[in-house]
Amino acid sequence: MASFEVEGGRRLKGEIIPQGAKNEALQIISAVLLTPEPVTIHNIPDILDVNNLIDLLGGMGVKVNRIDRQTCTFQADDVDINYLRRDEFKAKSGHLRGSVMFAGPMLGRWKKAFIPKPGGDKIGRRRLDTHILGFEKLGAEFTYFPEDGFFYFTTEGLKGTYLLLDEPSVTGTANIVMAAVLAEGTTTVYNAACEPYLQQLCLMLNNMGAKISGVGSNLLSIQGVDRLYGTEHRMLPDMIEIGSFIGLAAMTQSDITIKNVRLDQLGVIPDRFQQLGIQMNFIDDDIHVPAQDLYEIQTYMDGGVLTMYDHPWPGLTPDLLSIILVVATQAKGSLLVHQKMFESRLFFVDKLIDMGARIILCDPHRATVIGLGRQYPLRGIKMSSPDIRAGVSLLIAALSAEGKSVIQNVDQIDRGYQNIDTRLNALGASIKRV
Ligand SMILES: CC(=O)N[C@H]1[C@@H](OP(=O)(O)OP(=O)(O)OC[C@H]2O[C@@H](n3ccc(=O)[nH]c3=O)[C@H](O)[C@@H]2O)O[C@H](CO)[C@@H](O)[C@@H]1O
Ligand SMILES: C=C(OP(=O)(O)O)C(=O)O
Repeated sequence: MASFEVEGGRRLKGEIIPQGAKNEALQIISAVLLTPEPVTIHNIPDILDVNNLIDLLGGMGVKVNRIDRQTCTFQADDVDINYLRRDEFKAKSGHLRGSVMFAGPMLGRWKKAFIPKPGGDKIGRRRLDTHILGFEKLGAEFTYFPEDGFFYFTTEGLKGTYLLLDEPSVTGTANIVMAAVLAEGTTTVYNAACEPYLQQLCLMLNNMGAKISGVGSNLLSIQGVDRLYGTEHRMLPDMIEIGSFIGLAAMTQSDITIKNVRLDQLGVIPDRFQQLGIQMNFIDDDIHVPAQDLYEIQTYMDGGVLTMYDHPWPGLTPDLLSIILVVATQAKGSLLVHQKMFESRLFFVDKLIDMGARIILCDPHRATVIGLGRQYPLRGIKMSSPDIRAGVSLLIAALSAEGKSVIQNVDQIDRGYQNIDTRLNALGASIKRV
């Protein structure tokens, strides 16, 4: 497996364009199964998870015409759904989380579906209850095969109903919406996830002929239709990549302009980085982060230590907490990071501690960072990337550190970040893929 050799301590300068959004892509590309007509998607990120999902569709017989690395036309007019029972599918789908979202479209269109044991980041328990309970209420029955963690669903026909989700699961909401668009009658989904990527999914489905209202809220109403049609769709820029670049710029004292960020879709993300003391200039739709010697973490109004925690949208996404944590190590001031959703996402701090960061891991969900305002720069070490976001956080740490670092297992980073080494080297970083 590849590694990155990183020479730290360089200041970066220039412009960078964020890739299309990974987590939107996984929803949107699954939705092409809902119609036999062609669907063209633009701004697809060229990353492992998305390429694996596209390969799985190809394996099912979906016609995949990759016009260029960012644009693809899919046509699901001759699909071999039994491919999903084969060992090849089970093995390949285990590499990513997104493959769970084939189930909703399959149930809607073919009345049967499979959920293999999903992959994705090993960041704690990732239950599928919301998906399964939702399908059940829509009229599906399921069998579970414990030997390979495989769920098999069948239905005589989905029927619209009222669903109060047990939690606003992102992929769970997407799956339920994709099943309900072809169900008979009206489905109401309350406590739905409502992040921009789900809004984009609903927008695309409506453009295909679906009737979804309430988009952007946690109360969706879906009037089932008989069939969906082809469409074209453009993916949003990846908000987690944008946040990663803001953090990278601050941490390495770099002057970076992040282009075309769709500021209107970033929610609280810019505010959270500003609370870390990072200056940003918003110019049209770009974010300019000027080189800053020092950034100082704000306190609460009463002087209390700031806490950053994840929360379903419009709260802060858990996917940015690792990056926020690493950026706080070089700030002046203290921060409590509270990762509420996942219980194994903070363990990577032991590597930051080895690099010289002052962090107290209070428990699996909470870490206190004591930022000493660059008094003690981090030092380069050898480490391994445990998950996508921790991997990028370690890369940011290595880029700011004195000396050389080696990051092993960079497949984890490649799952979510497109050619990150080449793109950062173009700004002046020194990252060698070995
Ligand atoms: C492919 C994809 O889109 N992956 C994203 C998606 O994963 P995914 O859709 O798998 O995540 P879910 O939204 O289902 O929730 C993730 C975990 O958080 C817990 N949970 C969820 C909601 C809640 O209000 N409270 C709570 O504790 C769940 O029990 C679950 O264990 O959403 C996660 C949460 O934003 C992100 O980290 C993942 O990057
Ligand atoms: C946790 C993540 O991804 P996945 O759900 O695909 O594992 C992520 O994108 O940070």
